[in-house]
Amino acid sequence: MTETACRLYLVTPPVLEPAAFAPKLTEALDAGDVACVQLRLKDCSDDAVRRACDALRPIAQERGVAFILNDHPQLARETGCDGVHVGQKDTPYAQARRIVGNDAIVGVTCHDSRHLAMEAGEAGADYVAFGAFFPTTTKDAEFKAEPELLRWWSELMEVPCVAIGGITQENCGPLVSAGADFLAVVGAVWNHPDGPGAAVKAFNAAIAAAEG
Ligand SMILES: Cc1ncc(COP(=O)(O)OP(=O)(O)O)c(N)n1
Ligand SMILES: Cc1ncsc1CCOP(=O)(O)O
Ligand SMILES: [Mg+2]
Repeated sequence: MTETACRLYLVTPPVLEPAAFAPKLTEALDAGDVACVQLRLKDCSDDAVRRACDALRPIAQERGVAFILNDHPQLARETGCDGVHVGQKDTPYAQARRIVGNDAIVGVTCHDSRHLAMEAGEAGADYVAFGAFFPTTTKDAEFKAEPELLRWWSELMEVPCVAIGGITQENCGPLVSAGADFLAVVGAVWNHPDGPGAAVKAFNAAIAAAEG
């Protein structure tokens, strides 16, 4: 399929049963273009994270899709993930980088802050993530970002930017036009009434339409 400049970054639901989720992930990844999958499990043990990595990581990596673990650099390294995503209250960027190594991806949450993003970019982050752009029920989002932030960042910086928070097939156009390199999505893919495959196809079409 045609590769677009802005690509989809799937984030898993915060609670999942790996065996039940594996076919949903497969359906999503076989439906269209996805750059990356983030395993984002909340309130569960390290062993549960390891089991989920072992079940889901091969599904992504066998398809050439990067598999990134949220919050846990050490587990990301131990389980063979392609990288880790860290937030402002997680392991600091420099420590995460030391743990996963220079070849791994490290992404950093920067909320709505130009300053945090410059800091992360200068430190060597592989991407900076801004959000939440829209209301979301997936997380209590304390920060609200505007598309203008993506425009400013992408015109000034080489480091890719990820947009997150309440993004749907219907509202993503302005984020794509503003220069988002990736759209990170939970609910609009896993809760889509026609299934995750249909959701990915609809996102690919919406991104292509916004890119003109
Ligand atoms: C791509 C992406 N962007 C932002 C986040 C949020 O990270 P964080 O602020 O650490 O919050 P939690 O996701 O850990 O609750 C993310 N995970 N991924
Ligand atoms: C992890 C995270 N960080 C900011 S908003 C958010 C949740 C995004 O989920 P959804 O795509 O369902 O709004
Ligand atoms: Mg975090």
